[in-house]
Amino acid sequence: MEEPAFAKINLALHVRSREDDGYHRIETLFAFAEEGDRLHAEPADTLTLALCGPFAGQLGEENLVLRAAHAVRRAYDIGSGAALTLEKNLPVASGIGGGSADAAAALRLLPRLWGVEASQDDMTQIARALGSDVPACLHSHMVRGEGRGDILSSQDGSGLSGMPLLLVNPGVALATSDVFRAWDGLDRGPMPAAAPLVTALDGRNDLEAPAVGLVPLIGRVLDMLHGTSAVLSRMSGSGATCFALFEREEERDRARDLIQVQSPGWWQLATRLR
Ligand SMILES: C[C@@](CO)(OP(=O)(O)O)[C@H](O)COP(=O)(O)OP(=O)(O)OC[C@H]1O[C@@H](n2ccc(N)nc2=O)[C@H](O)[C@@H]1O
Ligand SMILES: Nc1ncnc2c1ncn2[C@@H]1O[C@H](COP(=O)(O)OP(=O)(O)O)[C@@H](O)[C@H]1O
Repeated sequence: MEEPAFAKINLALHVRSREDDGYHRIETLFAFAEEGDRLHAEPADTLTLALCGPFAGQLGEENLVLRAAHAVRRAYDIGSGAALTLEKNLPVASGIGGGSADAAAALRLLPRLWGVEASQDDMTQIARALGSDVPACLHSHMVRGEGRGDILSSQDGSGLSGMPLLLVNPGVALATSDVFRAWDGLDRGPMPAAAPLVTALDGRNDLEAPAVGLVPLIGRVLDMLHGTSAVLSRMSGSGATCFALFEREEERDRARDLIQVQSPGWWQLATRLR
C-alpha cells in the first residue's frame, strides 16, 4: 500500500502573539502541492522504517512516521506491525512540512493496512499531539489554521486547484523554533477573511523577515522569484523554502530553468496546487 505525503505551503502566515508556553498564536492559509514524499507499507510482525530518496540521508533516528505509527497502534490496541518505507523527496526542516506530511500520510495509511475504522476525531487528536501542522497535513487540502495552526476551519480551494507552483530551497536547514524565537513580537494584524488568492495577496508571512535575518540567502531566493512573472512569491512556513504561483506552466518552467542556470545547487520542484 502507498500513500503520498503532499508538500505543504503557507499561502499566508500571520503571527499574532507569543504565548506563555513559548508557542505562537498564528493565522495561516494552508495549501498543498500535488507532489511530495511517498510512504509505502507492507504487513509485518514488527514496526520498521526504511528510508530512500534524495533526502533520506538527512533524517536522524527519531522519525515522525514511527511516532505516528506507534500512536495509532496504541489508540486501537493493535498487535501487528508494518514494514514502512519512506521515500524522502522533500528537503528536511524546510518550511514545507515534510515531517508533518509524512506523519499525516502514516495516519491515513496505517488504519487501512491494519483494517481499523479510525474515527476522524481520534486521528485529529493523534495528529495534534504529533505537531501543530499535522492536522492540516492530515486534511491535505486548502484549509485555514488558527491557534498553533492546529485549529482548522474550512476553505474552498477548488478555484486554485491545478495552479502552477514552483518550490525553491537554497539548501539551508532552518529549525522552526529558531525562526519563531527571532520574530520581533509585533502583531501586524489579522489574516484577511477573503477568497484564497485575495487572502494570499493581501496577506503576509510574518516569519519571512526573521528567517531572512537568520539566513540572508533566503532574500536572494525571494529576489529571484519576485523578478519572475509569478502572481505571488513568498517564503513558506518558517523557511527556507520559498514558493511562487504562476498563471501558466510555461511561465513556471521558464522561472525554474532560469534559477537552475543561475543557482544550480538550489533544490526546485515544479508542480501544481492540489
Ligand atoms: C511554522 C509552520 C507553519 O505551518 O510550519 P513549518 O515551518 O514547520 O513547516 C508550523 O507552525 C510549524 O508546525 P510544526 O512543524 O508541526 O511545529 P511543532 O512541531 O508543533 O513545533 C515546533 C516548534 O515550533 C515552534 N512553534 C510551532 C508552532 C507555533 N504555532 N508556534 C511555535 O512557536 C515551537 O518552538 C515548537 O517547539
Ligand atoms: N519524516 C520526517 N521528515 C522530515 N523531518 C522529520 C521527519 N521525522 C522527524 N523529522 C524531524 O523534524 C524536523 C522538522 O522537519 P520538517 O517537518 O521537514 O520541517 P518543516 O516543518 O520546517 O518543514 C527535522 O529537524 C527532522 O529532524
